[in-house]
Amino acid sequence: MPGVNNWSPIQPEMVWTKVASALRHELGEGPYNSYVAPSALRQNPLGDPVLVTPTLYARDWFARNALRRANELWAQHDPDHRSLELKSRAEFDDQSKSAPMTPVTRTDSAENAPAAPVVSFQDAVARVAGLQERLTFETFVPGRGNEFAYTMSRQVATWADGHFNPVFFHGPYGYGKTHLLNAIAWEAKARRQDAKVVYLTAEKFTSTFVKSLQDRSTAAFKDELRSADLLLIDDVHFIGGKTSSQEELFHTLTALLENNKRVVFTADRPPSHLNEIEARLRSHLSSGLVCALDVADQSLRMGIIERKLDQLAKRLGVAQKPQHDVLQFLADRVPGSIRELEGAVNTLAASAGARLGSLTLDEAMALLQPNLKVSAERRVTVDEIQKLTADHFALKQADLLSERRTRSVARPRQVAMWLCKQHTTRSYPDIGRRFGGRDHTTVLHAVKKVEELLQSDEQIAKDVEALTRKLRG
Ligand SMILES: Nc1ncnc2c1ncn2[C@@H]1O[C@H](COP(=O)(O)OP(=O)(O)OP(=O)(O)O)[C@@H](O)[C@H]1O
Repeated sequence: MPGVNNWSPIQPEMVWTKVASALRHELGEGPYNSYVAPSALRQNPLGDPVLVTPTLYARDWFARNALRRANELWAQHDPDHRSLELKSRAEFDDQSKSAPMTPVTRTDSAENAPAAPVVSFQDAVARVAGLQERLTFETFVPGRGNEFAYTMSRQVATWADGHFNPVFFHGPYGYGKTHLLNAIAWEAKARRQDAKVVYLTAEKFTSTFVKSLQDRSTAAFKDELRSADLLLIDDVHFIGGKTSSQEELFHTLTALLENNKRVVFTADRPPSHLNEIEARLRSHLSSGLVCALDVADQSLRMGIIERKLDQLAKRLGVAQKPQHDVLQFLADRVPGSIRELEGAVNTLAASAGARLGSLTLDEAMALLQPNLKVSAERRVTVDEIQKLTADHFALKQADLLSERRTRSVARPRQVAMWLCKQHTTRSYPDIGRRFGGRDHTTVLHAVKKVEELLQSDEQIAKDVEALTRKLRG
């Protein structure tokens, strides 16, 4: 067991060097030099690593923008599974007074603010890796189309006995499947802190499994999933056609079911329609409860708009709600799923600002033109972009999701991310998740890089043009 001055053979500094170098690459030089480089790695009384930032401000910035990713990277490189704590220098020094430790060498006199609670992976950001904080039951609006799925989700999250297992949610894209899966994970974890809750997308499952085959670390991969008390796998349709990943998922699922552990899936179709999934796995997927989410009706759309406006009011300080005819227009006329609806509400609030409450219907319609147009165009999916881009560069789709960093793979991956930002309504975190569970900063970096290259690199400009033409059909 590690204690003070008794760190295990893999030194945390070595792990940190790898984590920091990846962060430098993903965050870019500016943010890295401002917030990461001036921080130092120390240890707490238990011998666990602590990242000490010079100021409270830097600590908060890191917690918001890099901690989740640092956590993922740390887990990849640290065989001892230690977790990384985050503290400002003042907090760390306070702790040192009660338990002597190696002092932090850098000094910074600018910090006068009172010490805030310690931010650690365990209690501040994501107790379960990969979860989005805003996707909880509190922010989910139940209504026609999702009522049954919502009730079932709440039940799963209570850990009640005698429940259907596995639970399989399916429905069209953008109608809350990921939201419900996240909400289950948060609630289940809150109710049973000791339980192991694992959430991952099927892309992440596949890419991590393939990597574990390459690294000869499949045993660790199997252990990680089979020791879960609750396993949640998002977008399982993605595993279609991937034979070895399906085989692995089948064994994971049967092992968990035999041990009475809970499993929840989502997909865009019911198991019976997942033609590219092997019959044996399909049959296990449908052996518990199969539950459909449907498109939202007008009153649910209205409920979601109201909820979204309440959130924006708190965040942007926009006090007045739009007039009734504007709300009605949003609910009735914005085409597409809840994702597009949220996008339209955001556009309206951001562009109208304090005038939101006094907008006329005509003004609102004019502001919403881009949303109405984009959604009306042919819908392009991330999956389609990945396949097309991989094809164009003579790669496999799995290469784009893999960890490979050679330029021949990294560049096409960046191009694919850029195309996703242009042609879908997916957010940066969403795109990142669909590229093997990468962080939003990686996507941001890719988008910026491709923008630059479009000005300077003729070949990339040609590739992007050709891909765009193909995407538009
Ligand atoms: N009932 C709801 N209440 C509040 N927000 C919702 C609801 N349904 C969907 N949303 C929001 O709509 C957006 C899209 O939902 P989500 O990502 O869960 O869709 P999905 O069904 O998983 O789609 P995909 O299959 O494309 O991943 C999210 O921002 C989510 O918070």
